[in-house]
Amino acid sequence: MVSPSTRKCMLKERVMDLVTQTTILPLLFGCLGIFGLFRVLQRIRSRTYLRNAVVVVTGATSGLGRECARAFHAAGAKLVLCGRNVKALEALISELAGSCTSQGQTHKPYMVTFDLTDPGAIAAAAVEILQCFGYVDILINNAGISYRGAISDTRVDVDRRVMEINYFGPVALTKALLPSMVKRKRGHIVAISSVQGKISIPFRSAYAASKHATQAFFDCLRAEMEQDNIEVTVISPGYIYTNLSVNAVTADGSIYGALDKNTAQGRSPAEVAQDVLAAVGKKKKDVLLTDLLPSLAVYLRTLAPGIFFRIMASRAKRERKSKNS
Ligand SMILES: NC(=O)C1=CN([C@@H]2O[C@H](COP(=O)(O)OP(=O)(O)OC[C@H]3O[C@@H](n4cnc5c(N)ncnc54)[C@H](OP(=O)(O)O)[C@@H]3O)[C@@H](O)[C@H]2O)C=CC1
Ligand SMILES: CCCCCCCCCCCCCCCC(=O)OCC(=O)COP(=O)(O)O
Repeated sequence: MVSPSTRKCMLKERVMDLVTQTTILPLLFGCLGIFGLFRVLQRIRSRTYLRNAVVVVTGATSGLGRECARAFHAAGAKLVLCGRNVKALEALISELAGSCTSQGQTHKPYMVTFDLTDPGAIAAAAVEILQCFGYVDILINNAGISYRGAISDTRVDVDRRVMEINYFGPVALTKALLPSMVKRKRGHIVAISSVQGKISIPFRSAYAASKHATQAFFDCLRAEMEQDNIEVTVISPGYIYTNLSVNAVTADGSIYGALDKNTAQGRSPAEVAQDVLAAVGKKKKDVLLTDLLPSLAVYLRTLAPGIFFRIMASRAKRERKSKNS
């Protein structure tokens, strides 16, 4: 004989089993299925968007730009590679021209050389870039330099040089290529900024200022260009293991020439380039590519600026002390 309380328990268990089998599990699998399908569709859309797209990469001679060139080439993009170093561009082009990919046809890249500090050269380069394939789908403003120095020691022409390469140059190139994008009602502008476009750290004034200006300009551009179907993506990476610190300019205009520990411990440029490829493929608007601490610092700067400023002031004091000792 089964007691009434046991029967009640058994009934409850059967009802629970039924609910799990008929409601929760199918719901769970359904959600997972929809999520999986969404991911697959997103991947297909992203691949289609990048395959055969005409992509211009500035600063393609080294570091992140070179890896972006490799990543977009492998994705089937038609590349126009820019920089000043002709030999490095030629070497990259012959490497890419000789490489094949499992993902389908690849295209031999073109190269256009110019200096971002020369407005005349930028205008001529834009014409040359447009002649390569007749149009541009995606412009990746990647080229840039960094800076190390104290504000009080830094010559104003150094501030201007950093702004010219990191801000005015990309702005001029973007403006020169935009009309053809607007005409086609199709285009995508990417700005490689930095965490330092969102927070300023001591002894990086010119660099952080140029990256804050970049963030602001391209945020405005995004809003203004939406009606013309032009996408704008601002990407803000943390430290990447490249020659950025080696090529950085100092307070008196000389080259810093050293690989910093933070840079050497940074992410590999190939890995970051994959994130850039994914962000562009998904038409992301603003992407922060960094570890937890810098991300928290970005939020701290907005939510508790007083605390952030204190941390930066003590960081400046510490750095000055270690430099003087
Ligand atoms: N490395 C890092 O830790 C981080 C880098 N970034 C950003 O990533 C981008 C790429 O830098 P990264 O790869 O690290 O550094 P690299 O020094 O390796 O590359 C910089 C590129 O910019 C080009 N460049 C420099 N000056 C000029 C100029 N006057 N005219 C035209 N092109 C120029 C260089 O080409 P060439 O010399 O041939 O002209 C080079 O290809 C920069 O915008 C940088 O701010 C952002 C966050 C972190
Ligand atoms: C709630 C707790 C928050 C704690 C916040 C602590 C603040 C920590 C400060 C972190 C600063 C991170 C700076 C990251 C800088 C960076 O990644 O820059 C990328 C670059 O562009 C590198 O250029 P550089 O020339 O400076 O090498």
